[in-house]
Amino acid sequence: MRVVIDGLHILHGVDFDVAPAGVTALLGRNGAGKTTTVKAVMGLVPRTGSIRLSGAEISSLPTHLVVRHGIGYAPEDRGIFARLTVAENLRLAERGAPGGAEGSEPNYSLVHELFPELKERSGQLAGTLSGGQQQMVAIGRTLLNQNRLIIADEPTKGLAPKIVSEVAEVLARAAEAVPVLLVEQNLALVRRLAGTCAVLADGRTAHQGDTAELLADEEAARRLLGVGSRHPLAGGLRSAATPATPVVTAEVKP
Ligand SMILES: Nc1ncnc2c1ncn2[C@@H]1O[C@H](COP(=O)(O)OP(=O)(O)OP(=O)(O)O)[C@@H](O)[C@H]1O
Repeated sequence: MRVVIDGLHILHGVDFDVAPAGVTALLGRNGAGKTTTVKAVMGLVPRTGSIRLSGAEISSLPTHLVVRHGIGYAPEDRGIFARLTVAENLRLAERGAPGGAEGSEPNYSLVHELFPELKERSGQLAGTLSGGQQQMVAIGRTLLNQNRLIIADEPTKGLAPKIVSEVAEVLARAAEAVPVLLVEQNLALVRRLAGTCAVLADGRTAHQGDTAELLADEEAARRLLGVGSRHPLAGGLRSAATPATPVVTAEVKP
Protein backbone atom coordinates (compact mmCIF):
# COMPACT_ATOMS: atom_id res chain seq x y z
CA MET A 1 0.00 0.00 0.00
CA ARG A 2 1.21 3.50 -0.83
CA VAL A 3 0.04 6.95 0.24
CA VAL A 4 1.10 10.17 -1.47
CA ILE A 5 -0.23 13.46 -0.08
CA ASP A 6 0.52 16.75 -1.87
CA GLY A 7 3.35 15.04 -3.72
CA LEU A 8 4.91 13.73 -0.48
CA HIS A 9 5.45 9.97 -0.32
CA ILE A 10 4.14 9.28 3.20
CA LEU A 11 3.80 5.50 2.82
CA HIS A 12 5.82 3.66 0.22
CA GLY A 13 5.70 -0.05 0.92
CA VAL A 14 3.38 -0.91 3.79
CA ASP A 15 2.59 -4.61 3.67
CA PHE A 16 1.25 -6.56 6.64
CA ASP A 17 -1.48 -8.96 7.77
CA VAL A 18 -3.89 -8.57 10.67
CA ALA A 19 -4.42 -11.86 12.50
CA PRO A 20 -8.00 -13.21 12.30
CA ALA A 21 -8.33 -13.27 16.08
CA GLY A 22 -6.99 -11.30 19.01
CA VAL A 23 -4.97 -8.10 18.88
CA THR A 24 -2.41 -7.20 16.21
CA ALA A 25 -0.29 -4.20 17.17
CA LEU A 26 0.87 -1.61 14.65
CA LEU A 27 4.10 -0.22 16.05
CA GLY A 28 6.83 2.22 15.10
CA ARG A 29 8.54 5.37 16.23
CA ASN A 30 6.86 8.79 16.02
CA GLY A 31 6.19 9.71 12.41
CA ALA A 32 6.71 6.18 11.09
CA GLY A 33 3.32 6.20 9.37
CA LYS A 34 0.98 4.31 11.71
CA THR A 35 -1.90 6.79 11.72
CA THR A 36 -1.59 7.32 7.98
CA THR A 37 -1.77 3.55 7.50
CA VAL A 38 -5.04 3.18 9.39
CA LYS A 39 -6.45 6.27 7.64
CA ALA A 40 -5.52 4.64 4.33
CA VAL A 41 -7.36 1.44 5.31
CA MET A 42 -10.41 3.59 6.17
CA GLY A 43 -10.19 5.54 2.90
CA LEU A 44 -9.50 8.81 4.72
CA VAL A 45 -6.37 9.54 2.66
CA PRO A 46 -5.78 8.71 -1.03
CA ARG A 47 -4.09 5.31 -1.32
CA THR A 48 -2.91 2.88 -3.98
CA GLY A 49 -2.16 -0.81 -3.72
CA SER A 50 -4.20 -3.59 -2.22
CA ILE A 51 -6.19 -3.74 1.03
CA ARG A 52 -8.21 -6.90 1.58
CA LEU A 53 -10.79 -7.44 4.30
CA SER A 54 -11.57 -11.14 4.74
CA GLY A 55 -10.47 -11.59 1.12
CA ALA A 56 -12.56 -8.70 -0.35
CA GLU A 57 -10.62 -5.89 -2.01
CA ILE A 58 -11.56 -2.59 -0.32
CA SER A 59 -8.72 -0.32 -1.44
CA SER A 60 -10.87 1.61 -3.91
CA LEU A 61 -13.89 2.04 -1.61
CA PRO A 62 -14.91 5.34 -0.03
CA THR A 63 -14.94 5.48 3.77
CA HIS A 64 -18.67 4.85 4.26
CA LEU A 65 -18.44 1.63 2.23
CA VAL A 66 -15.29 0.51 4.09
CA VAL A 67 -17.33 0.96 7.27
CA ARG A 68 -20.25 -1.00 5.83
CA HIS A 69 -17.88 -3.83 4.98
CA GLY A 70 -17.37 -4.20 8.70
CA ILE A 71 -14.57 -2.06 10.07
CA GLY A 72 -15.16 -0.18 13.31
CA TYR A 73 -12.72 2.70 13.68
CA ALA A 74 -11.81 4.50 16.90
CA PRO A 75 -9.64 7.39 15.62
CA GLU A 76 -6.77 9.01 17.47
CA ASP A 77 -8.82 12.11 18.33
CA ARG A 78 -11.73 9.82 19.37
CA GLY A 79 -14.15 11.50 16.95
CA ILE A 80 -16.70 12.25 19.67
CA PHE A 81 -19.52 14.75 19.07
CA ALA A 82 -19.01 16.93 22.13
CA ARG A 83 -22.41 18.65 21.99
CA LEU A 84 -24.35 15.42 21.68
CA THR A 85 -25.16 13.07 24.54
CA VAL A 86 -23.53 9.67 25.03
CA ALA A 87 -26.71 7.99 23.78
CA GLU A 88 -26.82 10.22 20.69
CA ASN A 89 -23.16 9.51 19.92
CA LEU A 90 -23.89 5.79 20.05
CA ARG A 91 -27.10 6.10 18.02
CA LEU A 92 -25.23 7.90 15.23
CA ALA A 93 -22.92 4.88 14.91
CA GLU A 94 -25.76 2.39 14.38
CA ARG A 95 -25.83 0.59 11.06
CA GLY A 96 -26.74 -2.78 9.56
CA ALA A 97 -24.64 -5.89 9.10
CA PRO A 98 -21.34 -5.91 7.12
CA GLY A 99 -21.82 -5.52 3.37
CA GLY A 100 -25.19 -3.84 3.85
CA ALA A 101 -27.12 -7.01 4.72
CA GLU A 102 -30.25 -6.44 6.77
CA GLY A 103 -31.23 -8.05 10.01
CA SER A 104 -28.55 -7.20 12.53
CA GLU A 105 -29.57 -5.03 15.46
CA PRO A 106 -27.10 -2.74 17.23
CA ASN A 107 -25.66 -4.68 20.16
CA TYR A 108 -26.34 -2.29 23.04
CA SER A 109 -26.28 -5.12 25.57
CA LEU A 110 -22.61 -5.88 24.74
CA VAL A 111 -21.66 -2.19 24.90
CA HIS A 112 -23.45 -1.66 28.22
CA GLU A 113 -22.06 -4.88 29.66
CA LEU A 114 -18.50 -3.77 28.85
CA PHE A 115 -19.12 -0.13 29.76
CA PRO A 116 -21.88 0.14 32.40
CA GLU A 117 -20.83 3.77 32.82
CA LEU A 118 -22.08 4.59 29.34
CA LYS A 119 -25.56 3.44 30.34
CA GLU A 120 -25.45 5.48 33.55
CA ARG A 121 -24.23 8.53 31.63
CA SER A 122 -26.40 8.11 28.54
CA GLY A 123 -27.94 11.58 28.92
CA GLN A 124 -24.64 13.37 29.59
CA LEU A 125 -23.06 15.59 26.93
CA ALA A 126 -20.04 13.73 25.57
CA GLY A 127 -17.89 16.87 25.71
CA THR A 128 -18.17 16.83 29.51
CA LEU A 129 -16.85 13.25 29.86
CA SER A 130 -13.31 12.49 31.00
CA GLY A 131 -10.75 11.31 28.44
CA GLY A 132 -11.21 7.71 29.56
CA GLN A 133 -14.99 7.93 29.33
CA GLN A 134 -14.74 9.45 25.85
CA GLN A 135 -12.52 6.54 24.85
CA MET A 136 -15.23 4.20 26.11
CA VAL A 137 -17.70 5.93 23.77
CA ALA A 138 -15.24 5.62 20.87
CA ILE A 139 -14.62 1.91 21.45
CA GLY A 140 -18.27 1.31 22.37
CA ARG A 141 -19.31 2.61 18.95
CA THR A 142 -17.10 0.04 17.23
CA LEU A 143 -18.71 -2.77 19.25
CA LEU A 144 -22.27 -1.65 18.57
CA ASN A 145 -22.25 -3.07 15.08
CA GLN A 146 -21.36 -6.50 13.81
CA ASN A 147 -17.84 -5.72 12.64
CA ARG A 148 -15.14 -7.91 11.12
CA LEU A 149 -12.33 -5.72 12.43
CA ILE A 150 -11.85 -2.97 14.99
CA ILE A 151 -9.10 -0.40 14.49
CA ALA A 152 -8.07 1.58 17.57
CA ASP A 153 -5.53 4.37 17.06
CA GLU A 154 -3.64 5.12 20.29
CA PRO A 155 -6.68 4.59 22.54
CA THR A 156 -4.67 5.13 25.74
CA LYS A 157 -2.90 8.32 24.68
CA GLY A 158 -3.02 10.95 27.43
CA LEU A 159 -4.97 8.76 29.88
CA ALA A 160 -4.12 8.22 33.56
CA PRO A 161 -2.59 4.79 34.39
CA LYS A 162 -5.76 3.50 36.07
CA ILE A 163 -7.83 4.40 33.01
CA VAL A 164 -5.18 2.86 30.73
CA SER A 165 -5.72 -0.45 32.58
CA GLU A 166 -9.48 -0.15 32.13
CA VAL A 167 -9.18 0.58 28.42
CA ALA A 168 -6.73 -2.34 28.07
CA GLU A 169 -9.23 -4.65 29.74
CA VAL A 170 -11.95 -3.48 27.38
CA LEU A 171 -9.73 -3.97 24.32
CA ALA A 172 -8.89 -7.49 25.51
CA ARG A 173 -12.57 -8.31 25.90
CA ALA A 174 -13.44 -6.70 22.57
CA ALA A 175 -10.73 -8.79 20.89
CA GLU A 176 -12.40 -11.96 22.16
CA ALA A 177 -15.32 -11.05 19.88
CA VAL A 178 -13.67 -9.20 16.99
CA PRO A 179 -10.03 -8.99 15.78
CA VAL A 180 -8.39 -5.69 16.70
CA LEU A 181 -5.68 -3.68 14.95
CA LEU A 182 -4.15 -1.55 17.70
CA VAL A 183 -1.86 1.42 17.17
CA GLU A 184 -0.13 1.85 20.50
CA GLN A 185 3.03 3.40 21.95
CA ASN A 186 2.62 1.83 25.40
CA LEU A 187 4.75 -1.32 25.02
CA ALA A 188 3.63 -2.78 28.35
CA LEU A 189 0.09 -2.71 26.99
CA VAL A 190 1.23 -4.11 23.64
CA ARG A 191 3.03 -6.96 25.42
CA ARG A 192 -0.11 -7.75 27.40
CA LEU A 193 -2.59 -7.59 24.54
CA ALA A 194 -0.99 -8.26 21.18
CA GLY A 195 0.14 -11.71 20.06
CA THR A 196 1.40 -10.39 16.73
CA CYS A 197 2.67 -7.06 15.52
CA ALA A 198 3.79 -5.15 12.46
CA VAL A 199 6.43 -2.44 12.81
CA LEU A 200 6.62 0.53 10.48
CA ALA A 201 9.72 2.63 9.88
CA ASP A 202 9.88 5.60 7.51
CA GLY A 203 6.63 4.67 5.78
CA ARG A 204 7.49 1.01 5.20
CA THR A 205 6.89 -2.26 6.99
CA ALA A 206 10.17 -2.99 8.74
CA HIS A 207 9.06 -6.13 10.61
CA GLN A 208 6.10 -8.43 11.15
CA GLY A 209 5.84 -11.31 13.59
CA ASP A 210 5.36 -12.46 17.15
CA THR A 211 5.24 -9.52 19.57
CA ALA A 212 6.93 -11.36 22.44
CA GLU A 213 9.79 -12.46 20.21
CA LEU A 214 10.35 -8.92 18.98
CA LEU A 215 10.32 -7.40 22.46
CA ALA A 216 12.68 -10.11 23.71
CA ASP A 217 15.17 -9.40 20.90
CA GLU A 218 17.22 -6.53 22.29
CA GLU A 219 18.86 -5.58 19.04
CA ALA A 220 15.63 -5.60 17.02
CA ALA A 221 13.62 -3.79 19.72
CA ARG A 222 16.28 -1.10 19.95
CA ARG A 223 16.55 -0.69 16.19
CA LEU A 224 12.82 -0.77 15.42
CA LEU A 225 11.26 0.74 18.52
CA GLY A 226 14.05 2.55 20.34
CA VAL A 227 13.72 0.21 23.35
CA GLY A 228 17.00 -0.15 25.28
CA SER A 229 18.33 -3.37 26.84
CA ARG A 230 17.47 -2.03 30.31
CA HIS A 231 13.86 -1.45 29.34
CA PRO A 232 11.58 -3.45 31.67
CA LEU A 233 10.09 -5.15 28.62
CA ALA A 234 13.35 -6.58 27.30
CA GLY A 235 13.48 -10.35 27.75
CA GLY A 236 11.16 -13.10 29.02
CA LEU A 237 7.85 -12.09 27.49
CA ARG A 238 4.76 -14.12 26.90
CA SER A 239 4.20 -15.69 23.53
CA ALA A 240 0.98 -16.15 21.62
CA ALA A 241 0.04 -18.32 18.70
CA THR A 242 -0.32 -16.68 15.30
CA PRO A 243 -3.55 -17.76 13.61
CA ALA A 244 -3.17 -18.81 10.00
CA THR A 245 -5.53 -16.74 7.86
CA PRO A 246 -5.25 -12.96 8.03
CA VAL A 247 -8.42 -10.88 8.35
CA VAL A 248 -6.83 -7.89 6.64
CA THR A 249 -3.88 -7.77 4.32
CA ALA A 250 -2.34 -4.58 3.02
CA GLU A 251 0.34 -4.82 0.40
CA VAL A 252 1.98 -3.06 -2.51
CA LYS A 253 0.58 -4.17 -5.81
CA PRO A 254 3.22 -5.00 -8.39
N1 LIG B 1 -1.57 15.27 5.51
C1 LIG B 1 -0.22 15.22 5.60
N2 LIG B 1 0.54 16.05 4.89
C2 LIG B 1 1.89 16.02 4.97
N3 LIG B 1 2.57 15.14 5.74
C3 LIG B 1 1.87 14.28 6.48
C4 LIG B 1 0.43 14.26 6.46
N4 LIG B 1 0.01 13.28 7.29
C5 LIG B 1 1.13 12.73 7.82
N5 LIG B 1 2.24 13.32 7.34
C6 LIG B 1 3.63 12.96 7.66
O1 LIG B 1 3.78 11.57 7.43
C7 LIG B 1 4.58 10.97 8.44
C8 LIG B 1 3.81 9.86 9.11
O2 LIG B 1 2.80 10.42 9.94
P1 LIG B 1 1.83 9.53 10.84
O3 LIG B 1 0.95 10.47 11.63
O4 LIG B 1 1.17 8.50 10.02
O5 LIG B 1 2.89 8.83 11.82
P2 LIG B 1 2.65 8.01 13.15
O6 LIG B 1 3.52 6.81 13.05
O7 LIG B 1 1.21 7.80 13.39
O8 LIG B 1 3.27 9.02 14.22
P3 LIG B 1 2.87 9.31 15.76
O9 LIG B 1 3.30 8.12 16.53
O10 LIG B 1 3.72 10.52 16.08
O11 LIG B 1 1.40 9.58 15.82
C9 LIG B 1 5.00 12.09 9.37
O12 LIG B 1 6.28 12.54 8.97
C10 LIG B 1 3.97 13.15 9.13
O13 LIG B 1 4.48 14.44 9.39
